[in-house]
Amino acid sequence: MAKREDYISWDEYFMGVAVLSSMRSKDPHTQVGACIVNSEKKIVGVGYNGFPIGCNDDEVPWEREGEWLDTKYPYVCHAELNAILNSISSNLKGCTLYVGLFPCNECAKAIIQAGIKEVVYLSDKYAEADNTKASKWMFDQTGVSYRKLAFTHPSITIGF
Ligand SMILES: Nc1nc(=O)n([C@H]2C[C@H](O)[C@@H](COP(=O)(O)O)O2)cc1CO
Ligand SMILES: [Zn+2]
Repeated sequence: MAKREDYISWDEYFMGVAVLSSMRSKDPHTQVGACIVNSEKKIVGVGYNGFPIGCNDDEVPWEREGEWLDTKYPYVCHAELNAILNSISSNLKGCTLYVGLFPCNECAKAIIQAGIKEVVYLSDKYAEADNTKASKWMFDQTGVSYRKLAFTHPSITIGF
């Protein structure tokens, strides 16, 4: 019997883990997941966007607009940073980060300093934002490559 042919690719698998992680996010507007993979194709960290451990996510604001302190932005920890901080390895040199949304400038700094060498993303919906432009400038300067996910399976269904 021949082997199955419609199995998902490594890229689809790791992005699938990132997307599944995003389903843990409480953010009502944008859910982001991230998955860090080492050169042996082993997952070494996952994360999603949420408030820091100990902050009650029933009390914190999920607003996008208004006084800065009354919005989610000062408090929310991005998926990429959580994946780095949650990592089972302190050495992320040469790793690839899969993420649903192109990293912001703050996460880009953490990605670079951690030694991550490649970013694979799904959406670049904030491409025109200055913080995304700053990320790309830093990635270009430091040799971190980035590419949009190429896939042959447009959806993966998980059933229980
Ligand atoms: N790369 C990213 N990773 C993330 O985890 N986020 C998070 C921060 C917020 O919780 C949410 C963006 O909220 P909004 O501005 O689309 O309502 O996604 C945002 C970006 C975009 O730079
Ligand atoms: Zn970020």
